[in-house]
Amino acid sequence: MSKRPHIRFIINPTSGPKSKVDMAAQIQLHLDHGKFSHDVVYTQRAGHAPELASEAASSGCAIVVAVGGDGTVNEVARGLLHTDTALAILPRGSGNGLARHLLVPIMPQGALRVLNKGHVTTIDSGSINGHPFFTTAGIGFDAYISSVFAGNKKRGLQSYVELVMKEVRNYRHLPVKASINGAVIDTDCFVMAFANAAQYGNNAYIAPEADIQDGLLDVCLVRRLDIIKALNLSYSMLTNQLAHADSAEYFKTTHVQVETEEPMMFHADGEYMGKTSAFDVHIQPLSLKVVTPQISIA
Ligand SMILES: Nc1ncnc2c1ncn2[C@@H]1O[C@H](COP(=O)(O)OP(=O)(O)OP(=O)(O)O)[C@@H](O)[C@H]1O
Repeated sequence: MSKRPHIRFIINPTSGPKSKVDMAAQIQLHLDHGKFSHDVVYTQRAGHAPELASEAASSGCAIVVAVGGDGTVNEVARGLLHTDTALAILPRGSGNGLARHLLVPIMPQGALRVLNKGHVTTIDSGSINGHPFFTTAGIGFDAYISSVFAGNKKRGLQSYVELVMKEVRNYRHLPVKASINGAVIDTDCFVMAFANAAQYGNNAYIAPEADIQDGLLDVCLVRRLDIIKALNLSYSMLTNQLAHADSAEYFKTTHVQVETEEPMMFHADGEYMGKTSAFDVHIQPLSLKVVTPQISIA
């Protein structure tokens, strides 16, 4: 490896819209080659990116760039947790939740400008039943949507919104017992979201007050949903405000345990993880180095 800090780009060729942007060409054009050496690798399958990222970290690579959506970001970040190698993002997904929270530009040229400056900070991550997440995890409706969306041939924001509108009328809350901050809450649960970052992606804010460096998870509990609450919640999410207390409750904590009467679906960073009836959700404070613009990212 040369004396210049090395950057590995991990490109998921299946991510995002089928646009004509050639990411390898963008990297060649806009990366500061005087400052960094680099290599570009492509994922061959789901689950390949953590191996490529952790191999880069072991060989002393300074920065690994996830070129993809939040699924790819999750996989690359998993391979870099608790190492000195920083994650950077070249967003290619439809939601780009972590990139948006970190104020990384969505267009390749802007994201590469941030990378060239190389400003590194450290953020928290979360884990749900041992699966790391960096943006949000959740049980209930959002996990159900991630399970249906995973099998959807159509991607993108419009298909996602159509899916949510169609399914929200059919999905029913389920009883859960949650332990948060020493209190046990027996409640119905339409959705319980665990937020490290403030948004799901696409500027849909599930936890407007989430601070990615405070060592805390922001929990958003929606007990039941009717049309009025759904409208209030959607409006709040799109305007980055807390929902009315009748629609959603918010908690800040380091650890949540949830038991459910029947198995419930869960997701990590929008990827469907399966169904189970016991959940253990933790924050891992300041566990991942990331490249960000040199501005406050709280
Ligand atoms: N070469 C590959 N072939 C098939 N799947 C892959 C490959 N590389 C990565 N994956 C899987 O693709 C999944 C989805 O990737 P990602 O989230 O980046 O794109 P996306 O689904 O298009 O974006 P968004 O979630 O924002 O819509 C990842 O979780 C990863 O497991």
